[in-house]
Amino acid sequence: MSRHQEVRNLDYKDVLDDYDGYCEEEDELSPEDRALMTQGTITVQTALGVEAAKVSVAQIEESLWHYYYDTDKVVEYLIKKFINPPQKTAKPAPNPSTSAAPRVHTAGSSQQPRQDFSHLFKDLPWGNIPKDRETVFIPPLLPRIGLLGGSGSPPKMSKLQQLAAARKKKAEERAAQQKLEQTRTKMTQLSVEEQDRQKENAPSDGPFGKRLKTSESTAEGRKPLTTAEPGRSEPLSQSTPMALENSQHAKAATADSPKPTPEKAQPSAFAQVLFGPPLASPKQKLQDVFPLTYTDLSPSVLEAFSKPSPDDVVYAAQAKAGKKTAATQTKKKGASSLDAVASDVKGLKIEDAPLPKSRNLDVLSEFERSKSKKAASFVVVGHVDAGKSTMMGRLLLDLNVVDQRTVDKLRQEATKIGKSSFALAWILDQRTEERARGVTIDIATNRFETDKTVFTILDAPGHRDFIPNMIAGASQADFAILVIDASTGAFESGLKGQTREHSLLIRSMGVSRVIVAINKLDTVGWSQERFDEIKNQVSGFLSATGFQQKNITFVPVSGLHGDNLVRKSSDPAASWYTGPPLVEELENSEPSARALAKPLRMTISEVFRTPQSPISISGRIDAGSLQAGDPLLIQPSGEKAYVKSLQVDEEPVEWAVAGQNAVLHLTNIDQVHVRVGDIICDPAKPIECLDTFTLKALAFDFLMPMQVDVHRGRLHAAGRIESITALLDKVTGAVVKKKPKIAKPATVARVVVKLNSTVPLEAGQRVVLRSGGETVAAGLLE
Ligand SMILES: Nc1nc2c(ncn2[C@@H]2O[C@H](COP(=O)(O)OP(=O)(O)OP(=O)(O)O)[C@@H](O)[C@H]2O)c(=O)[nH]1
Repeated sequence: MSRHQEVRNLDYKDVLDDYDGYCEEEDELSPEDRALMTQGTITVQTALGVEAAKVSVAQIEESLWHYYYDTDKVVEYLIKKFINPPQKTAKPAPNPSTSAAPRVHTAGSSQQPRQDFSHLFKDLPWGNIPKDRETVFIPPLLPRIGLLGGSGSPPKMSKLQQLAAARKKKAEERAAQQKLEQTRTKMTQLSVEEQDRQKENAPSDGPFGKRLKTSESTAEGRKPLTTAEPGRSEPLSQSTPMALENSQHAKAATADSPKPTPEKAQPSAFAQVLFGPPLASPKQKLQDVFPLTYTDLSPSVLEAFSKPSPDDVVYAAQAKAGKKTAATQTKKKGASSLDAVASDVKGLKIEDAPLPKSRNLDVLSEFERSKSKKAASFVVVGHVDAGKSTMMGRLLLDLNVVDQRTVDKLRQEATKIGKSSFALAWILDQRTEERARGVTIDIATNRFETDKTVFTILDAPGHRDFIPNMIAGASQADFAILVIDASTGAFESGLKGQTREHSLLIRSMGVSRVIVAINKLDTVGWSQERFDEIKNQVSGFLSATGFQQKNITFVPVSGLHGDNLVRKSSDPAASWYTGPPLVEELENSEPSARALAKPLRMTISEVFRTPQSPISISGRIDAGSLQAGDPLLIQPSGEKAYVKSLQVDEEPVEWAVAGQNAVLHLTNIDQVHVRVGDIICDPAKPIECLDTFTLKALAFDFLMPMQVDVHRGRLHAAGRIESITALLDKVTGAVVKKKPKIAKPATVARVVVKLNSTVPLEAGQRVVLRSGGETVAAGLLE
C-alpha cells in the first residue's frame, strides 16, 4: 500500500481515541530496567534492615525510579518520608491580644466581620470633616447626549412609536442613497474636456473650480457654506457617507428618544473653546452633532477657495493651447458610469507643455556665416599631483577669468585645512571631497577665450581610481595637455604610473595632438638638463604610442608661479627657453575636423534642472547640428524630446554644431528616460542600440575571453570578450594571425565583445575596455 493510501485509510477517530485514552499505567520496564529495579530493591531493603518492613516494595520501586537507581538517595528518602518522618510541631496557642486586634478582611473570608480601620486615621484632619461640609454625590442627568453627556439609554417606546421611528429611518436611508447616486452621476461628468473648457470661462475650469461647481449643484444635502447659522456652523458635508451616517444617527436619536428633552449642563470651558458658546436657549436647537473645528471655516477662507488656484489657471491655459485629451476621444455615449469615471480620471492627466516652434534654420549656412570664434576643447591629463589643476587655476587667474580676490579667499580657506598650496587647484576642484583630499575626482570644466578661440578646459583626475572619469574627459577633447612633474623622482614614478596610461588612453580615444607641459621646473632650479632629459624620454614614448612628432610640443612651466603659461618666465634661470608660452601653443593647435554634415550625435555629460527646464542636459556635440524646436531621440530609452531652448558657452543661442559644448533645455520628456552617458540623436537618423560589437583594439594587457567593462565617454556597460578573431598589423591593419587564443600587450587585435545590455554604439566610435580596475584595451568600433 502506498503512503498516500495508508494516510487515506487512516481512521483518525481511532488514532485520536488512542491518544485521548492516554494510559495512566506505567509503561512496561525493559529487561535491563527490570534487572536494575530488582537489584536496587534488594540493596535498599538490605540497607534498611528491619525498618524495611515499614515500606512497601512499590514505594521502594517508585523511589528507585525517581532517583534512577541511586540506592543511597532512595534509602535517605525512605527514612525521611516513611520510617522516621519529622514530628509535626504543635500550633502555638492563640494570643489574646492578637485575637482582639482587627483581622484583615480577605476574599476567602467573607463571613468574617468587616474590619474597621477608622481608628487608624482618627488623628488626621480629614477624618474630622464636619457633616455640613462633607461631599455630596449628585448622580448625572440621564440620558446624556452629544459630546457633553455621552450616550444614555433612551426611555422605552411604545410599539407605535417604534414603528413610526423605523419607517422614518427607512425613508431617510432611501433619501440618502438617492443623494449618493446623484453625486456619483455628477462625478462622472468630472473631466477636463476641451469643448467644455472652451465654452466656459478659463478660471472656473480648473479642477478645483469644477469641483466646487459640481458640489454646489449636486450635493443638495450640503448647505451652501455661507448659509451656516451665525455663531454655529452646520455640518459641512452631509452628503458624504460619514456625514450621512451622522445625520441619520442624529435623526434616529431624536426619533428614538422623543421625550423628555433633558436639562443639560452648561458646556465646559474646553468644549466652548472647541465648539463656540452655547445657544441662548437649549430648547431653541438641540445640538446633537458637532462639526469638526476645521470645517467651521470663516467667510474669508471660503472665499479664497471659491476661486480657482493659480495652478488651476495655468493648467487651464496649457490645456487650451495643447492637444485634446484622451478622454474626449474615448468617451462614448451610454458607457457605464464606472467606465465613464475611469476615462474621466484618465482625462484629468496634466497635459504636456506645448511643443516648441522650430525656425527651420539652415544651421550649417548660419554657422558658415557666423563670425564666431573657433571652439576647442582640451583635456588636461597626467600622473596624480603633477600639478594639472594648479596649472589651469593659474591660467584662469592670469587670463583674468578668475580675479585675485577669489584666489585669496580660496587660499584662506585652503590654509585653514592645511592645504594652502592647493588654493589655485581649488578654482577647478570645487567638490568638498576633492578639496579635503587634495585630488581631482571628476572632470572639471571651465572656459576661457583668447583673441581667436573659445577654449573648454576638461581637467581630468590623475588618480588611477578615477580613470573612467578621465576617459569621459578624453572622449570630448580635440587635443590634450600632458602635465609632467619635473621634480626629482616624480617624473620617473609618473612614467610608470598614469603618465603612460593616460597617454595611451588619449591616443586610443582619437586625440592626435598633445602639448607636454613639463611642470614644477622651479623645484629643480629651471634646469635645462632636466627638461631635456624628460623631453627625450617622453618624446620617444609618445611616438611609440602613436603620436606623430609634428603633433607633440614641449613647454617648460611652473604652474604654481605662472611661468610660461600666459607670459614668458621672468626668472633668469629660465631664459634658455625661447619658445612660446602654453597659451600660444594652445592657439596654434587646430581643433580636429568637425563632423558637421553627419547625423546628430551628442553624448550626455550631465543631467540637471534649470530655471528654463526641469530637464536640462549638457555635453559635447560629437557630430551634426541642432536648433531650438528640434525633435530629439534619446538612446537607449528610445524616448522623444524637444529642444525648448539651448545655450553655448553660457549664452542663449538658436543653434549649435559639432565640436561645441551645449546645454539643451528639453521638453516633453520624463526625467527617467534621460541619463548621463545616453546619446541624443536625430529621430530620422537614430543611432542603433547593440549588445554585441567588434572592436579593433590596442591591447594594454593580455586579452582573452574575459569579463570587461566597456567605457565610451560617460557610458559604462558590463560585458565580456567573447572571442579574439584576429591579430592585426599595427600599421597596415592586415590580419597576421587568425583566431589567436590571446592577444599580448602592445598588439592590435580584432575582438568580439558581448554586453549584458543594449547600448547605443556605432562604427567609428572609440571605446575603452577595463578589467579589475585596469585599462586592458582601447580601440575603434568596426
Ligand atoms: N613647486 C611647485 N609646486 C606645484 C606646481 N604645480 C603644482 N604644484 C603643487 O603640486 C601639488 C598638486 O597639485 P594639483 O594641481 O592638485 O595636482 P593635480 O595634478 O591636479 O592632482 P590630481 O588632479 O589630483 O591628479 C600642489 O601642492 C601644488 O601646489 C609648480 O609648478 N611648482
